[in-house]
Amino acid sequence: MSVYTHLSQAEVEHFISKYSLGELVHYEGIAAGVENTNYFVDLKSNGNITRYVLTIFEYLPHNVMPFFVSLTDLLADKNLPIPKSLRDASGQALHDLHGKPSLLQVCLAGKHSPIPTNEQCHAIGEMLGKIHQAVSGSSLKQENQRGMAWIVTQIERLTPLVSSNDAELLNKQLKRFQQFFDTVNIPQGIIHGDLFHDNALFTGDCITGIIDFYNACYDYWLYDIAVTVNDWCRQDSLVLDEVKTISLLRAYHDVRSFTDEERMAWPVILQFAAFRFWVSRLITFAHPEEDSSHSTADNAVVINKNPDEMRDLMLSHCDNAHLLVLPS
Ligand SMILES: Nc1ncnc2c1ncn2[C@@H]1O[C@H](COP(=O)(O)OP(=O)(O)O)[C@@H](O)[C@H]1O
Ligand SMILES: N[C@@H](CCOP(=O)(O)O)C(=O)O
Repeated sequence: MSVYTHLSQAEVEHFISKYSLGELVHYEGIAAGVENTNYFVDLKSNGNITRYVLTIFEYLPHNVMPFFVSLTDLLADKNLPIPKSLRDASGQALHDLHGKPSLLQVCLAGKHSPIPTNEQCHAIGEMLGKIHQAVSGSSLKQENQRGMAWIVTQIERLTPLVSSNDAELLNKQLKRFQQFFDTVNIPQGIIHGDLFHDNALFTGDCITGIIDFYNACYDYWLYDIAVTVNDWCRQDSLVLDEVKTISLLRAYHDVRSFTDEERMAWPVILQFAAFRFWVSRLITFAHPEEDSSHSTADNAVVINKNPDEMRDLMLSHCDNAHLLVLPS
């Protein structure tokens, strides 16, 4: 469970009073999630109870928040199942709780799929294509906060803290990827950036929600696809499931066709996507102070994900590069 900032009933009541959506009947911390604090908040209005999600952003600064609000608004306005941020009586979406940015969103229906099916992989491939298309041409701008510059800094910090084998591998792979990105020429746009299967909600095989856009930024579309494939289509920690991978990629390709340059880049982008999450997961283990807002919170309960899984996936992609092919 990840709840870092604990709210009293009085604090929740004060927060929701700005919205005129009804009176508080229940609130509870949400067990899932990694970085932010989320609460389900049930409000009663005209005899009906409606569920909302209150999010407190534990590390994102206030100044980047308007981008995320505009992005989710834009996608929701295109009829994609993305939660809009609710406005209070004065039209404000963004608020402050315990000095941190916070938002109230509608609670979307559906559940997380513990192990995505072939059909769900197809559905997420199609959805990702639609998300990329929906935002293409918009004037929204956001740098990748976890792009190459961030990776370089983190690897410098991690090098003395991890095993010598991991340190050597981190630095060797970093050089390879830096050289690769110096010359790559593939399409870019706004990406989700963290479309793991715990960021989608389903009813059966139908997607009812895509959440957690807080890694969204301007970057390579193919990188977004690789992050998604690496999580949704894994057979075990090392190998991609061929049927799931093809289902996801074909569905995406039907919405936006891959370019020849993307075909060439695919094996390395898959490796890089695993590498990026290896780095961020290592930080959680090696640099607890990185999560300073979390560790100082009373009764903080935190989910950590296994970094070795991402390292091993990257190495497996390096060994099997010839098998990693985009559909034509
Ligand atoms: N709009 C929403 N509708 C329904 N459930 C939501 C919504 N937003 C968040 N959740 C629930 O809260 C959990 C944590 O949200 P998430 O944004 O993934 O947190 P974190 O940023 O900490 O990873 C999700 O797994 C989901 O169960
Ligand atoms: N989905 C990620 C967690 C979020 O990534 P982060 O870089 O924003 O910490 C994972 O499974 O590692």
